[in-house]
Amino acid sequence: MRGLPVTEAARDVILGVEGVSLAFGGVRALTDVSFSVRRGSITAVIGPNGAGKTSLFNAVSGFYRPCSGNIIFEGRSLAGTAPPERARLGLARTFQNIALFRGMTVLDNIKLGRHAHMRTGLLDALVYRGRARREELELRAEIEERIIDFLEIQHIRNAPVATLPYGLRKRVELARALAMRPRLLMLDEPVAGMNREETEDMARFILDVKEEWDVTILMVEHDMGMVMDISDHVVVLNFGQVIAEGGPAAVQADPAVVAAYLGAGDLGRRLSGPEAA
Ligand SMILES: Nc1ncnc2c1ncn2[C@@H]1O[C@H](COP(=O)(O)OP(=O)(O)OP(=O)(O)O)[C@@H](O)[C@H]1O
Repeated sequence: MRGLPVTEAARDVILGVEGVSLAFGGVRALTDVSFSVRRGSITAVIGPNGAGKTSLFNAVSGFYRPCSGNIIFEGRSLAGTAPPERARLGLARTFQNIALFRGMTVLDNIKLGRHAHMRTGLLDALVYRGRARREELELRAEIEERIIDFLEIQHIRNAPVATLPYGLRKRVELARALAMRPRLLMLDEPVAGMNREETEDMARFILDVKEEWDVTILMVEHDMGMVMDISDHVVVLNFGQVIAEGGPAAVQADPAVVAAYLGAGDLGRRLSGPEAA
């Protein structure tokens, strides 16, 4: 394990990505990617299609194993740590394509998120009534009073997920991730496919998660308006490499970033702006 030096700066960093490379056969998805996520920040990873954003998320959450490099969470290396263990350590994520149980209710989906932390597993919970029941009660109070209220989904708590409009399903996914009590929440395209109003609602929830729940956010998102509005720090990937990072204004004005996005449709226009065209 390669620990960070215990300095003020290191304590300020919740996640360190250090020289991470990842390849699929001959395709290099990530090459020597390094950046830090500051505790309490909203950090966005952006980049054109195929830049490596999803690969990076999968490496951090443990679904892909990097060929080299290190991922440090709360000062400890995550090498050899499987995704469920990462979740228990405080790393939760949502997925680009919603990964909820469509036939189950909103509440049951959220309860499954909480199972990452319960001493009794899902099967045990069915057998060991006593301990499971106490945990269930604590769980219910917490979920009902905090997460559901916070995300304004009281009215749909007993609705099967399949009956919900897309924007609400994304919100339920956020609720389930929050139920894991993460310290770092990774959001994979949280507003993809949303209309303007849904996007604004989600942006507000993400800001509130950071501020009221004291959760650090790392997100991949293509909606540049939303990224630039709410991010504290932006990391730009292109062809698997970090080509720029910094505050939203600095990154938007970076010629390497504008060049990477040229020809990338709406994204390119948002970043380069009409005057730059
Ligand atoms: N499972 C895989 N097998 C082979 N190649 C892959 C796999 N996953 C990703 N790649 C390749 O790795 C590179 C990075 O892809 P990745 O999906 O991480 O990019 P991305 O930035 O998330 O793209 P998008 O914005 O389109 O979601 C691409 O060249 C892609 O084709």
